[in-house]
Amino acid sequence: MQNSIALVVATRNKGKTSEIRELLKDFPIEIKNLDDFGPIPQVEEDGDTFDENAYKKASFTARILGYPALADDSGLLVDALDGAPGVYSARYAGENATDEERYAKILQEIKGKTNRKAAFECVISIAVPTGPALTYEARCEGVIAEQPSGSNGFGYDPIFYYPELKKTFAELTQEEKNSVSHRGKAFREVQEEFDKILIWIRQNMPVQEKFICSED
Ligand SMILES: O=c1nc[nH]c2c1ncn2[C@H]1C[C@H](O)[C@@H](COP(=O)(O)OP(=O)(O)OP(=O)(O)O)O1
Ligand SMILES: [Mg+2]
Repeated sequence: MQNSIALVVATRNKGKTSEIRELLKDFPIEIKNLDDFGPIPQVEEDGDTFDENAYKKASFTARILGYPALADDSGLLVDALDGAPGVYSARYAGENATDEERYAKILQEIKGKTNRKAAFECVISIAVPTGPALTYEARCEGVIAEQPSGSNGFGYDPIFYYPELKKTFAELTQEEKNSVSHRGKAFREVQEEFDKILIWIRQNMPVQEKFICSED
């Protein structure tokens, strides 16, 4: 391959990885997963916002591996729960809970409430090892279903009902979900800027990488 740089997708979530790989399929440099490397310490996602956590994951990974890295921090915000679980979405029923336990907790907590509006939010951070980063974000509105339905996707998808398509996210194919989801929307902007992002990465990579890249 002519380019020796690659972009590492810095997530340990298999569902996200699959969606992101599809959304990045036309990105003009090699895409690597964390699995392509040896064991890497886990970053603590202790920021107060999706922005902070996305940047922490992307910049930490970039620094440790010496490659540009892309991270996604996302979560579910339920109106009747004052925006919870929000940035705590991944830990909402305890560190080792399953997806089922997490969404069961939400269904339990909003039982009887008339306002079932909710939204998914997603922040994407693309960072280089020296620290600078680009940020993209998006939101997708829906309602919390009365009961879980569907087996596609991951996380809270079985309880996130998307009125426009009259289905939960777990009843959509990955392609359908990507066409409307918070992650899909954020990546639409990334896609529009593929060329710009590539130039930015090249300009911001440490000197020896830049040197290796310019083979002409
Ligand atoms: O499209 C989605 N469909 C369903 N659930 C979703 C979605 N997007 C985020 N979510 C939930 C999953 C997790 O409970 C939390 C994200 O937490 P977040 O820290 O960003 O991801 P994670 O810990 O699963 O993987 P990682 O940090 O390695 O990327 O929100
Ligand atoms: Mg996480």
